[in-house]
Amino acid sequence: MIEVRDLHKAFGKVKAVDGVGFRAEDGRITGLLGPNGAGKTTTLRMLYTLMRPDRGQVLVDGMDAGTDPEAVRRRLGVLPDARGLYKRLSSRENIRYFGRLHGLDEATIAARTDALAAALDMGDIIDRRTEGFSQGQRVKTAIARALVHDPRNVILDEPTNGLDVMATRAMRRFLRQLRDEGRCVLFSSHIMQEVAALCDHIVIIARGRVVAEGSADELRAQTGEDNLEDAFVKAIGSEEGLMA
Ligand SMILES: Nc1ncnc2c1ncn2[C@@H]1O[C@H](COP(=O)(O)OP(=O)(O)OP(=O)(O)O)[C@@H](O)[C@H]1O
Repeated sequence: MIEVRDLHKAFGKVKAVDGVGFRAEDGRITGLLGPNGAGKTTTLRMLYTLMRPDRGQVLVDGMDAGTDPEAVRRRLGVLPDARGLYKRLSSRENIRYFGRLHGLDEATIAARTDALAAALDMGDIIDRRTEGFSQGQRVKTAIARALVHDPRNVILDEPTNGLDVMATRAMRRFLRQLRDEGRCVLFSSHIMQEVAALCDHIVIIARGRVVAEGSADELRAQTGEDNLEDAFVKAIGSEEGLMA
């Protein structure tokens, strides 16, 4: 489980994150939805210990990211916004390299790689050098690499960015599988339809703050709108940057 309490982060005069708090439970897909510049990436970066908050607390399975970042990192699998791969290495070698960084033995790495390659349908790319990979092939490799240590909590920054319809559907299936295994899945998106299709719990963020949260039904009830799109627009206060 991931719990965020009163997170703040400013860049000079820009208050990127201005008091964000929410819980992402196990066995649930939680979506962080907000327009461009809302503070989603900055929030996620503080969650996965890439950036220190000015104020506030991040707890992962009860571990405090501020005082015990190593323990937090072990419990997290992260697909960051920058998905750099080692282009001279094959997909399998990229995954293996991360497995070794996590201190896993070779047999465990091999077994996890096979399982992830099957779940993500990577049979045709697993032993190809990643140089020249399509966006979808890169994302699959980056996700498999992020999950090699079998983390309980999975954070993905805009996981379907740049993917075609088939790849997006496959990604959604995969995230549901992670959820059904009891993991905590947290992802960000600026695309309402994406979040509506996938999430059990939606946290709407705008101008660095949480402006509404709940299931799709709860959000409709809270805003008094029948249509989810209208509910989002009402919660955010504008249509800017919301649509695909
Ligand atoms: N390293 C940085 N230096 C200066 N400003 C930053 C930095 N990172 C983020 N910001 C600013 O903080 C605000 C929030 O940015 P962030 O990337 O978290 O938004 P986002 O919700 O992820 O947006 P998008 O959907 O466009 O990726 C923006 O105004 C952005 O310009």
